[in-house]
Amino acid sequence: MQRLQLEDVVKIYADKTAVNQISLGVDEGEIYGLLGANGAGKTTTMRMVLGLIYPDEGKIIYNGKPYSKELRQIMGYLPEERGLYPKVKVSDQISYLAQLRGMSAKDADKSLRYWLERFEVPEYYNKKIEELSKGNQQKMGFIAAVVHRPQILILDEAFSGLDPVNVELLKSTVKELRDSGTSILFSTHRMEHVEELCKNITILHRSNTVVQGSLKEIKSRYPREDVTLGTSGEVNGLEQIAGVSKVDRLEDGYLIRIEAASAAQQILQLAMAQSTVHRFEVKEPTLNQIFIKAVGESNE
Ligand SMILES: Nc1ncnc2c1ncn2[C@@H]1O[C@H](COP(=O)(O)OP(=O)(O)OP(=O)(O)O)[C@@H](O)[C@H]1O
Repeated sequence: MQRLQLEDVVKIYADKTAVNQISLGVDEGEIYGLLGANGAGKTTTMRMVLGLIYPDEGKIIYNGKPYSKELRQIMGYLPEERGLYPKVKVSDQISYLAQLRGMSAKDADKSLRYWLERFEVPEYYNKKIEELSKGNQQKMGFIAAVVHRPQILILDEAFSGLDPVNVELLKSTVKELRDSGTSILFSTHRMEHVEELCKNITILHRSNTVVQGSLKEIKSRYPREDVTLGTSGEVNGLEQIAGVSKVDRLEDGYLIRIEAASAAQQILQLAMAQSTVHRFEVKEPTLNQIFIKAVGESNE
């Protein structure tokens, strides 16, 4: 049984279909990537999972059961637009939110102190949100989402606005939560984060699912189009090989775009005949390339 399942979920605003028949499932201890261009329907999907808005069609199932108010206690949410009160102290605010989700005052305080230590900012306990920098406010938002140890965690652009050190800190925290069994629905525009964290993904475009599956399987569906060739000297005639569409000279070799898989072997043979080859790789497509292709193709 999956921890979270969406079955043909639809949301319509007046005459606008914001989400059109999305289906997906998230296991215990899994980070699921929900991707899409601006306005694709990610936030609407997340808000439906949280029970903040209701689907017009389809089903959302949590541990095998439909939505009920008690689920608020097992869900955590870091919204894209954040949402902590600027004038309220970190301790008052996060402890209150944790108690709303079923924790005792004592456990809420203990958990908050743990997370502030974990993020190396115990001194923020008595600070008001408005006194913190934007990135640090975001860390407090993250703590507010996880303070009650939710089973299902919804992260909308969790790493935006953070410096590289804090991105690493939050990323390692997200991995730890996954490893301790949390199911995470994760939305971002940063494809390298998805490559690092997510096993399965859905790419939405204009409310519809355009790509779905495991990252590994999706990558195998798309052709390998980039060849990197490291050589000790010049290689002539690469452009003339059938199936080669672009050749870029690099410091120590070439980056070659191919349209036919057969071109790769011919590139290697030509290079070996003219020079010493110290690197040859037919690269699998990046998620960035797949995203641009999928969204571009469905635009057409
Ligand atoms: N309350 C609303 N009333 C009317 N339309 C809405 C409402 N909320 C969202 N929409 C529309 O639904 C579509 C999906 O919006 P949504 O916020 O889910 O996109 P998103 O994928 O999260 O985008 P972004 O990456 O920009 O955050 C958009 O066309 C948006 O204009």
